[in-house]
Amino acid sequence: MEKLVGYQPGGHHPIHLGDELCNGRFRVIHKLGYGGSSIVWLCRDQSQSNPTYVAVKILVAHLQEAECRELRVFQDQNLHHLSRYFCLPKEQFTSESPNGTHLCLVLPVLGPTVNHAAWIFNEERDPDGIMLRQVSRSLVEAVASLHSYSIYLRPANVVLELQSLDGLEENQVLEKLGEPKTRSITIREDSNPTPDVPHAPKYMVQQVDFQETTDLGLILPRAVIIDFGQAVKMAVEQPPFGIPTDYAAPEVIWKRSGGREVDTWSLACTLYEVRVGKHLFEVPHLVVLDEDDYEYEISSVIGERMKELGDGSVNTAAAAGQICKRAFGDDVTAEQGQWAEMLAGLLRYEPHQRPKVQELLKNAWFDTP
Ligand SMILES: Nc1ncnc2c1ncn2[C@@H]1O[C@H](COP(=O)(O)OP(=O)(O)OP(=O)(O)O)[C@@H](O)[C@H]1O
Repeated sequence: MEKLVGYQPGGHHPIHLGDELCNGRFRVIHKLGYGGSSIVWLCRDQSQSNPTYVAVKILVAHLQEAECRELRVFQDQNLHHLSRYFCLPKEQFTSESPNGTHLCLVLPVLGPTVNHAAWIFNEERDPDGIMLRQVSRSLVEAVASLHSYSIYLRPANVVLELQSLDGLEENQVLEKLGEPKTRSITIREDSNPTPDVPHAPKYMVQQVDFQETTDLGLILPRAVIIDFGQAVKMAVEQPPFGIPTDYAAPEVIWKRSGGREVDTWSLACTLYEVRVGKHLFEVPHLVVLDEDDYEYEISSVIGERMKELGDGSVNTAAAAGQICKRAFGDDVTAEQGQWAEMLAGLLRYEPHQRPKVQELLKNAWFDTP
């Protein structure tokens, strides 16, 4: 659950199940997730006579429209024809709470984060790995299409598509997703602000746990990128380097710089996560990052930078072997080796040695039956 401390002036909007937003149009029925700057709620759109559901992302009050990157990048670009790959706001409105005025984005309802793909499309459901390959391909296509519009993305936050819930009665939706579980919060009598002006809700709601869904068929093998926190238009904006360390390319950590090749590195990390359900790199990171820890972690997979070959590359066969070991242990199939080699080809110290994302779609692994 989100941290309670986030409920204070400028912070999260206190919300309870059954609350109505946007002049009664949206009624909250479950929670879908939360991030550092928002909470995402599953809502019924009461303006439609047929049961219709949307995700409403309610931003913290201190974030104003001008700072909302997903709105800026995509309004400028008019890229709505790419919505199959990206979670784009359909509408927006504002909502008042004791914590301020909150920008709310109305989004399509999506499924679990991509690190769940490996157990959802497990060997029993997907013996030939076709669905995992479909998820991976859609992720590569998404990044490639953004690059063709000169937008950097840093793919770190990706979810799986969900079959539409529209048409289902609310009880059927909750049967499939699980009833919301809540945890009550006690506001002390002597609290400041007083309990009469609560900055926190009376209870917090646990987000949908897709591991408990009764209908795995709801979750589709297609990746949708939801995190535009790092999306920037090339040549117009300086790239922000708030990318999570586990997905950050060496030039981001060591030089605080980087171009589109930074996405290629992040993409390799996310493709690993799709298949294995875990981060490829797990760099210890408490308050401040120790660059030695970063170097140790990446070199334990892709080899030391000092051991680069004459042309500046590293030994990708050895790197592929290490990726396989992390992912599957010692017993590895030819197909797994091919997949690891593809990833190793993306994880190069030198940005110019990473292939273009568009080229990656030609990799034979995507065609493996
Ligand atoms: N359209 C959606 N449908 C279903 N779940 C969603 C949707 N959008 C976001 N989520 C869920 O909510 C979580 C938080 O969303 P998101 O990452 O967009 O929030 P954020 O506040 O912008 O994150 P941060 O600022 O920490 O990067 C996601 O990890 C995902 O689980």
